[in-house]
Amino acid sequence: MQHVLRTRGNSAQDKNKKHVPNVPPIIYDDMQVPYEKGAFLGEGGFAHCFEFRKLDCNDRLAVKVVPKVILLKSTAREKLTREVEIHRQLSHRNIVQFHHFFEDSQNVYFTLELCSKNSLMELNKQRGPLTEHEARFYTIQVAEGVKHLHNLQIIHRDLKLGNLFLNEHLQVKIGDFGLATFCEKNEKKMTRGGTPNYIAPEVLNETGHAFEVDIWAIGCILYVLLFGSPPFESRRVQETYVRIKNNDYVVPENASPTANRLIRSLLDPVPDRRPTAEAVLLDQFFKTTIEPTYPPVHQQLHKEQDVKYFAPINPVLPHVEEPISPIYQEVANEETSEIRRFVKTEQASSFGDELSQLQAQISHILQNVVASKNKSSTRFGLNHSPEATPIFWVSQWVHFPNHGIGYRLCENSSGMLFNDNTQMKVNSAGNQLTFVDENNTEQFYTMNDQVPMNLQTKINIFSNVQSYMNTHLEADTHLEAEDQCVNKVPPLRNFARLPTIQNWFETKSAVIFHLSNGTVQINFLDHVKMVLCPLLKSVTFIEENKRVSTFTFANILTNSCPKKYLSRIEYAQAKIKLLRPTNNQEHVVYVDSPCRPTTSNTAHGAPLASSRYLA
Ligand SMILES: Nc1ncnc2c1ncn2[C@@H]1O[C@H](COP(=O)(O)OP(=O)(O)OP(=O)(O)O)[C@@H](O)[C@H]1O
Repeated sequence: MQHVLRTRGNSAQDKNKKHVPNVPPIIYDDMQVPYEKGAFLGEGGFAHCFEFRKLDCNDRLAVKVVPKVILLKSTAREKLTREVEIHRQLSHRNIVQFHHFFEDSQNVYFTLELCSKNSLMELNKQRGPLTEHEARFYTIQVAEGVKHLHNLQIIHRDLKLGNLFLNEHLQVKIGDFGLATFCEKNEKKMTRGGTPNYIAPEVLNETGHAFEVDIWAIGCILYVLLFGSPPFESRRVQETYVRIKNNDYVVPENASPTANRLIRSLLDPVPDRRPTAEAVLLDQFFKTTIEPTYPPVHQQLHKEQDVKYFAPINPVLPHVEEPISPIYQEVANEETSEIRRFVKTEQASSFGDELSQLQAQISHILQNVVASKNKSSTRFGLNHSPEATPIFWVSQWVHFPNHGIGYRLCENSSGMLFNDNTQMKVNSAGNQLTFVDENNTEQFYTMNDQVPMNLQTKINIFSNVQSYMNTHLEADTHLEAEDQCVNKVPPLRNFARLPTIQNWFETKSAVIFHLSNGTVQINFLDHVKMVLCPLLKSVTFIEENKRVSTFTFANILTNSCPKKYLSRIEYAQAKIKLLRPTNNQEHVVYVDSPCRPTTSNTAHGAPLASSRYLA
C-alpha cells in the first residue's frame, strides 16, 4: 500500500525543496511563445511557482516549475504525471485553469491561471474566524468545484485551505491535483494520502475510500473558516489521527443551527451518510441569505503594497437587472502619477457648486494660514466652535469591491453606495428605508410598506454589510469635545435629511468621502478624521482618542490654526481638488501623499489579508 502523507516539514519534501530551480528570465513553450519571468509566488514540496507574462498577448500566468532532477525519483514523476493528466482535462470557474505543459533541459513547466490573491490559508492566517456569510461565500465555491470533479469521477484527496487559491476577484480556485485520482462508481481507493488535519477517518482506517473524503475535507474547511482552526487539530499528528478516528470535535456554541447541522453532516464518520457535493450545495446553510457577499475591504486603510488589491475589478451586482456595470477606465494622471477610476454615470450633479465653493474656501484659508505658517496659532484668539460641528460624518465604512461601499453615519443611520451608483439608506431607528436610483429619484419605505422584489437583493447585501459593521467595526461613540460643548447639538439633528456618500476615493494615506450635503471628510491613516463642512463653514478634527475640535473657517483665517492640523489642512487642499461633481464620479484614486501619518493603521477588526494576499 502506498503512503503519500503530506505534513509540513515532511522530510521527503524537504529534500526536494533543496532543488531550487534555476529559472531563466524568458522561457518558451512548445509553440516557441516566449514568457517573461515575474515575481516569485510560492513553493510547495515539489514546485516553485512564479508569475510569468506571456509575451504574445501580455496575459499574466502562474508557472509551476519543477526541476527535472526531482523527477529522477519515480514517486515524484508519478505525482507529476497524474497531476498533469488530471488537471489538464479540467475547465471550471472554481478550478485553477491549466494551460500548458512544456520543458527545457533543466525544468518542466506548467502554466496555470494566475491566482494573485494567494489562498484561503493566508486569508485564515490573517483573519482567523470569518463571518458566517463570508464562510458561506467561499465554501459554496469549493463545493461547486468539487461537484464538477466528482461528476468527472475525480477525487481531489487533498482539499485544504492552502490548495484553495484566490484570484483577484476573490473567486475560489481549487488547485494542486498532485493526489487526485480517477475513481469508478463503486470503486474504493486504498492509497493513504492527504494532509493530517483534513484526512478522513476511512483513509486512516484503511478501509477503502472514495469521493466522500472530499466531502469530509469540505467539512474541515468550513469549520476552519468559521472558527479559525481545524476541528481535529492537536499538538501532535498522532493525536490528530486519534481524534479523527473517534470523531472527537466540538462545534462552538456561537455557530448558527444551520452551520452546526451542515458541519455535522459533512464530518459524519460514516462516509455513506455524508451528503454528495450536489446535496451540499442545496443545504439550508447556503440558503440563509440570497447572495453570499464578497469579503470586504474594510475600514482599514491599505498599506503601500496593498494597493494592487484594487486593481481593476468588475463590479458585479448579482441578480440586479441590466444595466448594472459602470464602465471603468483607468487614466494615468501625469501630474501626480495617480491612477483613477471613473465611473461613468448620467446622474445630474447638484453639489458641484458647493464643492467648488469648498475648494475655494479651503484654498483661501490655506493661502492665509500656510503663508503665516511660522507664526503658528496664537491659541488665545482661536476658539473652539462646537456649535459648528457638522451633524453628520462617516463613523464606519466598509468596501465590498463587488458590491459597493457601506457606511454608518455618526448618528447611527447607515447607507450603501452600490457599484451601479444607486444608494440605500436607513435611519438610525432602522424603520425607514430610502432607495435612491441612478437618476437620483428617491423611493421611501417604512416598516409597513411592501418593498419591491427587485430591491430585495440589494436589501440583503445592505443588511449583510450592516451586520458586518456591527460585528467588526467600532463606531464613533463617546466623543469628547475639547471644550465640553459638543453635546449642545442643534435641534436640526433629528430632522435633518440623511446625506449619502456621493463620491469617495482612497489614497495611500487617507480615505476621502464627499457627502451629498457637501461635507468632505478625510480619514487619515493615523485615525484622525477631518470633517470639512461648507454649510457651517467649519472644520472638525476627531482625534483617535475621540476628542473633537471644531473651528470655523473665519476663526482660522483670523487666528490661524493649531500647528498639528496644518499639514492636514494642506493635505485637504491638495485632495479636495481631486473630487469631482457626481456626474463625473470617481470611486477610487491612489495618490502619493505628502502627508505622512505617524502610525500605521490599526483599525478595529482583524486585517483582511496578508501582504501577499493583498499584493
Ligand atoms: N495558480 C497559482 N497562482 C498563484 N500562485 C500559485 C498558483 N499555484 C501555486 N501557487 C503558489 O505556489 C505554491 C506552490 O504550489 P503548489 O502547492 O501547487 O506546489 P506543489 O509543490 O505541487 O505543492 P505540494 O507540495 O502541496 O504538492 C503555492 O503554495 C502558491 O503559493
